[in-house]
Amino acid sequence: MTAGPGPGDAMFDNEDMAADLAPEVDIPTAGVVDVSAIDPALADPDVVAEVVAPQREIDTGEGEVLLRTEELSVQFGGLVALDAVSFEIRRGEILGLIGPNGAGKTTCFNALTGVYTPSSGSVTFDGKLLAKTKRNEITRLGIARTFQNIRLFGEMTALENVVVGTDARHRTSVPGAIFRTARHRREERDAVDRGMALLEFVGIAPRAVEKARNLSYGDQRRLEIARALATEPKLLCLDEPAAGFNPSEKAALMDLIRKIRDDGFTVLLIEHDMRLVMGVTDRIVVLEFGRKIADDLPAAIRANPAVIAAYLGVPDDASA
Ligand SMILES: Nc1ncnc2c1ncn2[C@@H]1O[C@H](COP(=O)(O)OP(=O)(O)OP(=O)(O)O)[C@@H](O)[C@H]1O
Repeated sequence: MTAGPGPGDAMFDNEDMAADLAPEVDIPTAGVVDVSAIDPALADPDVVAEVVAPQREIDTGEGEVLLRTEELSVQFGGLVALDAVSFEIRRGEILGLIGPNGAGKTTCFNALTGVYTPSSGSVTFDGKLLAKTKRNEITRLGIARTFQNIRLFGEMTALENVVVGTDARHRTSVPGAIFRTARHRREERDAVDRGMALLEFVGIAPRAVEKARNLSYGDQRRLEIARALATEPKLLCLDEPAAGFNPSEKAALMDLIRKIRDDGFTVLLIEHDMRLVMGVTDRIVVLEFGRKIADDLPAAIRANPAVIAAYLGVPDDASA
């Protein structure tokens, strides 16, 4: 849906966010994370990139199909918001998902991330069929996302927001956390180090101990990306990350998205800004009225008459 977010529109929807994360995780409040022992090696960008790079095993090989939708449909009452859409995301690519307002992009994201249950069709991710998989389970399986409207824990610091994301990958048991076993303490320390590395990676490390709600709009967007990366996603879904950005912020965001891909992540990007989409994606899928109308390289998409017609509102036959 069109949200048109801009500076000051940040939404701090803790309950909803918590639903996306491991429910048993005890979410720390501002000031709980000790930042006194931050590794000075994180000043080195190569070290940062290495710490941030996903460590988890992925069954899908580089360049192979990581996610596949087959005839995926989502219906709201009589409205078919997504109509038998099939596409693939290959491991290591940046795939753009574009289309005019109301085309079904966010609905598609929501179907991939378990927010909506598809009315028909299937999603296969890293070799597994995601049938009625719950949101937090999908996060654990390796799909992370950001939202059109920023969702952060506003009262927590930037670092804590990221550490919460890292917690989703923790392996210690609840008793382990209560009795602060050596393993738990080590995981906690690793989470803080990794959290700092992520903040450095997205360019907001100096804001680490500020409450999320006090960060600038652009920094909140970067923090959302850092938190999504903290779960070590196999697939990172960005929903209009440049909304409300000025041209120089957009250029910096393009650099960040490329850096994320170069660090070993796969990215699915919904974005309205054509310059950004054309400049950063490897391939683009275009939706119109819930249907896929094109799936091609950026240069071919730019010249595709059906895509041009969809954006300009010209009937297909008139543009031929
Ligand atoms: N929860 C919902 N209930 C009913 N209709 C919905 C719901 N979510 C989306 N829709 C409808 O589904 C269609 C697709 O909406 P969607 O938000 O997926 O489009 P979009 O391509 O993301 O648009 P935008 O670029 O404006 O964000 C629209 O007609 C929208 O009104």
